[in-house]
Amino acid sequence: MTVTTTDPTTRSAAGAPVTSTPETSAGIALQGVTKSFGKTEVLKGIDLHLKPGKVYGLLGANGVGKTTLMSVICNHTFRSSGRITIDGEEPAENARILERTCFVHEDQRWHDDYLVDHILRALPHFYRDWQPDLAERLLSRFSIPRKTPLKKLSRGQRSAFAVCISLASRAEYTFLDEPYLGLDPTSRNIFYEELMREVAERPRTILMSTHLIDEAANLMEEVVLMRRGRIELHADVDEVTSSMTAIRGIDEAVDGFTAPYDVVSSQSLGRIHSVLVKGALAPDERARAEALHLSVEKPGLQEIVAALGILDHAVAQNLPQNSEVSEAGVTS
Ligand SMILES: Nc1ncnc2c1ncn2[C@@H]1O[C@H](COP(=O)(O)OP(=O)(O)OP(=O)(O)O)[C@@H](O)[C@H]1O
Repeated sequence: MTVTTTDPTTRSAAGAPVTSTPETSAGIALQGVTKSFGKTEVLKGIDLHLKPGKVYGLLGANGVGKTTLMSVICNHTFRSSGRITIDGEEPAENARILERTCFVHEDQRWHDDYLVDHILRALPHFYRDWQPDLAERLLSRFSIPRKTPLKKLSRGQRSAFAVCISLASRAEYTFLDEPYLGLDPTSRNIFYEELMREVAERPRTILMSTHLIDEAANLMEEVVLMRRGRIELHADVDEVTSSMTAIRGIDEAVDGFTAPYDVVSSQSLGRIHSVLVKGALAPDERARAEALHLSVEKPGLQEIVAALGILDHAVAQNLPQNSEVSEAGVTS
């Protein structure tokens, strides 16, 4: 884990907080970033801008490059080509920038014999605005024992500890790579609640990958959807969920009604058919659907991402791809 600071202000040479200028608060910008492992190109030319103070969900099927993307931004992995700037500066080997980032991932490495207490004592040296009271409160909420060696913590307790560090660090740029994978539902709710409280009180840029999309959707302001090493879609969450309509009902009625529409995906459970179509329905069309006893809903983010992810698997298996979907979504 790298080091971080505290808040959206910077500090003068004398150490006094100064308000960020537009030049220093430009966020994170990627242009044409690629990353190859051997002959395999995992990131295939990423252009992305993450604005200061926003919470982003980084979504996509397994293996599309989410962890790799976070790693190259944080300079944990060297990129192969392209340009990355954080607040206008190249982050590689730039302590001033890297000090303001925190990258928490599931397989966080610690010395196994360290106790939780040992790490807690070290963290204020790494995180300039480390919040000891917040750390204490989080440890207590997650019931993490302080005198236990890390190797003896359960997977969930380890995840919870990583979450505590990410929140108490107050890093201006925080990257969360599914650190909550091992958390039980109650602990995940605590994490979501604490994250919401933190960003409401002190906005910070958070890029968070997750496969528990609907659970975390309320936290996200914008969604970045990756597909096969590229950014497939980058938009407001509302914009994404408003870009499609879910129509459900008995199979023949749904098929007949949706025939003229751009169908993105369709699924059946017995005779119940659920179809995602592009765009919103006009009021008269909605009335016509209701007259046919069809339900017309705004789909959840997970439903939309799953529809796109299913196609990734279809490609992997050399099955015919629905060309509609590759055009779906709203790119920014
Ligand atoms: N160090 C490495 N050496 C070789 N290949 C790697 C390395 N790290 C990642 N990869 C490959 O890069 C691809 C993307 O991996 P990455 O972990 O970024 O995906 P992901 O989107 O985070 O997946 P998941 O949702 O399963 O966590 C995978 O095919 C993976 O095998």
